[in-house]
Amino acid sequence: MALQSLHYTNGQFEVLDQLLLPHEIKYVTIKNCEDGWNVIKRMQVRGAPLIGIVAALSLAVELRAMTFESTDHLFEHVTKQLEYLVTSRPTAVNISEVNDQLLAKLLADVLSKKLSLKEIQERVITEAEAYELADVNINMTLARHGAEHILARYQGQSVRILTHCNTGSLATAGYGTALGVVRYLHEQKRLERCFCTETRPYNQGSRLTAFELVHDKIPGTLICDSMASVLMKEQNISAVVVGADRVVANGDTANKIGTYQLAVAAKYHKVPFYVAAPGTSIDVNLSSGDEIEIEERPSSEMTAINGVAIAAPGIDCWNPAFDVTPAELITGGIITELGVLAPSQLEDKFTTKDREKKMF
Ligand SMILES: CSC[C@@H](O)[C@@H](O)C(=O)COP(=O)(O)O
Repeated sequence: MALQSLHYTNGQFEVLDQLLLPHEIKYVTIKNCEDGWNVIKRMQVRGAPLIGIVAALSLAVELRAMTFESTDHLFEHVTKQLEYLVTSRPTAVNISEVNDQLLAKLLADVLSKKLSLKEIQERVITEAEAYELADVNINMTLARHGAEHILARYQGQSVRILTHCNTGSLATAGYGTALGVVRYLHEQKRLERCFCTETRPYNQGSRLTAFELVHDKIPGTLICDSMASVLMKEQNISAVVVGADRVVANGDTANKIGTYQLAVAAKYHKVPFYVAAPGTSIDVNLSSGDEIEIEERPSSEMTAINGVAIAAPGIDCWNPAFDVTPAELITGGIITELGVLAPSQLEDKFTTKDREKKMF
């Protein structure tokens, strides 16, 4: 059975607690936006698409249990809760996307005065709920585009992919983005092996990606982050495929810390470097990567593992959770549901308006 990052049925919502993986599979119930904010902030759920979806579904489940006095009251509440959810994690654009799209639709409904308060409330809920299914469909489409693009380079051969962090079923509503490409290659029997980095300091690679690869019986090999260059030199890597937290208009891409050094090494070793990003992770409102806010995480993520100290007490730490890979290093292309794009094509393909049309 496929790994499920969340369960949402008839207004009941629970998420898989990823902090307990790979040791324990336990779901946490989400009843409102505060619960949603907490699981995102604590990284019980993580991954750019998933945190956007969890934000949307937290709002949906909360609204199902509420009654409002007026459309103004509903609008005020939704605005306040979405703003609050956006504050949970800053780098991934996905929660802001949910915020912008839901508010624009709600405002249009309120202004049109064609629907009753109850109908408007129901529409916000169903639109928030739609993110889950939309995400899986988008991932399957982008995975196919990415895999076909890579296979076209290696006519008839099986390929060996290096990936970073976790971008699979656990980072999305299902199938995955970069790991979706790997999954699709495996389904086509064209994947020889997927190498995954540990992804220090939070170990999304060793805890989550390795878990997914083993669970889904995809041939996988774990490496330490520091082994990536020699892997490219000696292990015949066909392509590096990573996910994204935010791809901006010029193609610069924020993703998990360590992505940038993989791109530098890939360029040196002439290995094509791909970013897999659904439209919900593309932010054409920012023009360059310098404008992306990078989340800094607590030093305890570096100095201890599961509460056990691994660093010299008293050492200062710097723990940026993400880095920005310049567009010029994304030599393979940006894999999206609209095809594999060059950075210069992003603005045309992903205006905010187009994104809304694609999602609903
Ligand atoms: C499809 S997930 C893409 C990215 O969100 C992923 O690579 C990543 O950087 C996740 O970071 P995380 O800190 O685990 O939320």
